Amino acid sequence: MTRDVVFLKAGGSFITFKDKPVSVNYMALEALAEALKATHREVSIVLGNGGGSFAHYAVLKYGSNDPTRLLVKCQQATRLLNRLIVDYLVFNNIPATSLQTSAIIGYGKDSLRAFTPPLLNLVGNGIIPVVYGECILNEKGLVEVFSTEKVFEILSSILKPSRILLLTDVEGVYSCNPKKCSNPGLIKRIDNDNLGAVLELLESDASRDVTGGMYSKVKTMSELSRKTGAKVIVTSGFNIDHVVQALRGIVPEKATIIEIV
Ligand SMILES: Nc1ncnc2c1ncn2[C@@H]1O[C@H](COP(=O)(O)OP(=O)(O)OP(=O)(O)O)[C@@H](O)[C@H]1O
Ligand SMILES: C=C(C)CCOP(=O)(O)O
Repeated sequence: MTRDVVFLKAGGSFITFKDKPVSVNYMALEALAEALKATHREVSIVLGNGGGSFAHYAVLKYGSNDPTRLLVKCQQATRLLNRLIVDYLVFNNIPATSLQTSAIIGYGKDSLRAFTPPLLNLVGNGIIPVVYGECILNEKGLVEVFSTEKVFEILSSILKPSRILLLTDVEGVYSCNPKKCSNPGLIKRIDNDNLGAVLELLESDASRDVTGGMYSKVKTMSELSRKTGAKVIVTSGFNIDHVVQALRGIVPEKATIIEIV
């Protein structure tokens, strides 16, 4: 592959209204389509969408003691949101298509496996595959909830992204929840020197969702950065110029860079 591979997550806080079940933010989809239009011929993009007010609500509602019901309801929710996003992008002439995460990632004997030829063929031909955070059944018949970041982690050993871009509804990782605390400071860089201290700050956020919110995002992405050498950029999806810059490998003015060596 000659072009840079970029993993791009359209987070649920960006593309949905997380406090309103089953609600899509079409202004966010418009911004996402603009950014993709400007860049999809320059870089190879694997898009992932978060579960937002679709899957997170389904897991909370059905995640009790009936794994079959949880699985089908969760996958119904993830499929619906993914389809709405992909249809919107295709309608706006973006060459994107859906890849059901639970059909390309699953448990074999004792280990997670990925079936990646469909993904590689799409990426190799300039088409944007759109995967998503998903409920996955393990060999014991239990449901595991995989965030989009976890899906990226699994795919990164095959596709080796140059950078990973996470779009949320805020401009990066702050010293405290910017929607709740009085004096949030944008943390511009997370590296070996401050990773532990940042995780400590984020751990106490009581509003973490079923895949762990900002704390788990930073934890998973720092491990992935250490493992792959990829630079991770967290920024707001609503700032189209910043998203375009980040897709091109330019660090936007307002963002958090996670780089662990
Ligand atoms: N210290 C913090 N810095 C930045 N955002 C924070 C912080 N603490 C809490 N948040 C909240 O985290 C949210 C983003 O995390 P969230 O897990 O919702 O991301 P997402 O990937 O967009 O969502 P989803 O998991 O649904 O895909 C923001 O809306 C913000 O309010
Ligand atoms: C809730 C489910 C099924 C996965 C959500 O993935 P995420 O929104 O990327 O954390």
